[in-house]
Amino acid sequence: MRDTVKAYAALMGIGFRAAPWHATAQLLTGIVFATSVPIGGFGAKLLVDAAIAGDLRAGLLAAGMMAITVGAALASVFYYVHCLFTVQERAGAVASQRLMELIGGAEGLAHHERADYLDQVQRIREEHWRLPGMVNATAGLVRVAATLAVTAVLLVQVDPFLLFLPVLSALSFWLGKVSKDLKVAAQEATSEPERLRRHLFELGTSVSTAGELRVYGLTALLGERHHRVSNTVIGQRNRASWRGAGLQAIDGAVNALAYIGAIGLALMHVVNHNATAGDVVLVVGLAAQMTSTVGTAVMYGTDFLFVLRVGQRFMWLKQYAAGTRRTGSEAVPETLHDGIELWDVRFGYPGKPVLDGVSVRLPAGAVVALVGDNGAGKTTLVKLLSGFGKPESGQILVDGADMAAFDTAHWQQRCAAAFQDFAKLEFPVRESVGVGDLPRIDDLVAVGAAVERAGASSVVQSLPQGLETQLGTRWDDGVELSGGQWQKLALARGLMRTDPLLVVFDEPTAALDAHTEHMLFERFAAAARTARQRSTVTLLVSHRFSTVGMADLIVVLDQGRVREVGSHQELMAGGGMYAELYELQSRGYR
Ligand SMILES: Nc1ncnc2c1ncn2[C@@H]1O[C@H](COP(=O)(O)OP(=O)(O)OP(=O)(O)O)[C@@H](O)[C@H]1O
Repeated sequence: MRDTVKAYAALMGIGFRAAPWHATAQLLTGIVFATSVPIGGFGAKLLVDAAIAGDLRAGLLAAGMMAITVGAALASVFYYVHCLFTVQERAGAVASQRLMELIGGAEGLAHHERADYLDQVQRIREEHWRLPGMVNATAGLVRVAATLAVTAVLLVQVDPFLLFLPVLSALSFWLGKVSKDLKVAAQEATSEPERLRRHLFELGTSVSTAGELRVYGLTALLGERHHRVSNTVIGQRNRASWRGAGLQAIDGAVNALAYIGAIGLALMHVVNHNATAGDVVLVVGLAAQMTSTVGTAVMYGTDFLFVLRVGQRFMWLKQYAAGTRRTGSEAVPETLHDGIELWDVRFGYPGKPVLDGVSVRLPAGAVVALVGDNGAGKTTLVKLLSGFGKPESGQILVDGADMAAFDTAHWQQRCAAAFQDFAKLEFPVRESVGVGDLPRIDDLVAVGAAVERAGASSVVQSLPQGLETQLGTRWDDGVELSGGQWQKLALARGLMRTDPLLVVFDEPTAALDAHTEHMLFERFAAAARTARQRSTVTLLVSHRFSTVGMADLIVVLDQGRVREVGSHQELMAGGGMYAELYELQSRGYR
């Protein structure tokens, strides 16, 4: 319950912080609109009574009252809608920003990797556009409450028994809600085939799949599967709609009876001289309006609960992100003297142990290559060293200090990295590279030097506006790069920081040819050995042994364990796994 209240408060907070005046005005104008309609009905009663009594003055007063309520209703609806859109837009922008901060700011990558977390995060991403809707849902329910309150007061004047009309609206509300729940349940039950349907459509129409579709002749197969999945989705949703329509029909019949009952009761009072003809007009108006009030209640009530559920997921993410924050007290060393030592490190994913007691020393100033078969655990090890996760047991010691005691953000500020699945940042080239060291994002000399170190100068020179060229064809004057060119820029980004303690290259050159990779790494290794970067540990993951051989130290991982450690010469002399793999690969090149 406390969590629900917190989620509600957080969602209202987003709306009120984003647009405080508009959110308040939406609630207030909603009340004016909601009460003006039944009050207008009361005006009609006074008008009829005045007409029958032949009282012109009372009639004009009643007409004036009706005119004011109509005017108030029209004006309030206009402002209500205006405020609604303003709150939605502004709160939407705030909610999206908050979500980006939470998803991108959570330390580690578990929420992108663990199936249970990933599912939550995926749902929040899909439903995040509902987050700004709480002010609107609340305003809708406040409107309903205001209408019901005024209606009840007016009905009691005629006959307290007429209160069965608002009471009956609870039954209507329930039936309407069950009917809507059926639809929502059908939508949720078909969410996976619906995702598949969209995926198939995407496959059948996107540029990235166009080549393979033609080569393998897949268009008809995809179309047929899309058709079959569509039938499943539509069939299931249709059945729910029909069941919902049945409930709505029952509701309609009950309401018709209640409507006739209420008018009959009012008529009876008129016949017995306990009520006026105006009261009959009032009851007719209020009873008719009850249906639309219930419709509004169902709509906003369901909306309210749905948005609340999204809000609860948002709160989960907030708590999760806060829980991942590692604010250690140990200071990250300025430079390395000994290096980085892994001591009996174990780590895995749910149900999948990966690193199985890894112990190895990465000496300060050394260029270390990490090799091993696919799935050996190289990337996992790189992630732990980069602070994306914590070992389940064992330690990573940086000059003897446990990395777990560092503030992760401080450690990551002293790391530089380039990964195989690099980001294609569609900014001007200067920024796309410069973000590798945010304080120097506008430092053209630093960006140019990083581009040069990454061997990407020719890429930049070939672009129409050099470093100022916009990347990505969806932007005005934007330019598309080849896979290898993108990768060179990602490498340049990884080389922006000049004083890292750890540089990791996790197959960042897979899109480049072996010769280019070799040349690049020769330069990196030379740079790593210069006086300025002497203490930096440079860790390189590559499957190309021609590159690996130049490292000072080679670590061979095999099924999550360190199998061999040594220089190229030592490992070749040892005749173990490395020597075997090296021989195999160099034979392939002969
Ligand atoms: N998010 C994840 N969830 C579950 N298992 C994972 C996840 N990421 C990796 N694994 C598993 O962990 C093992 C090690 O993966 P890792 O990516 O570290 O290997 P690798 O040595 O870098 O492989 P490659 O050479 O193919 O890049 C693999 O069996 C992989 O299936």
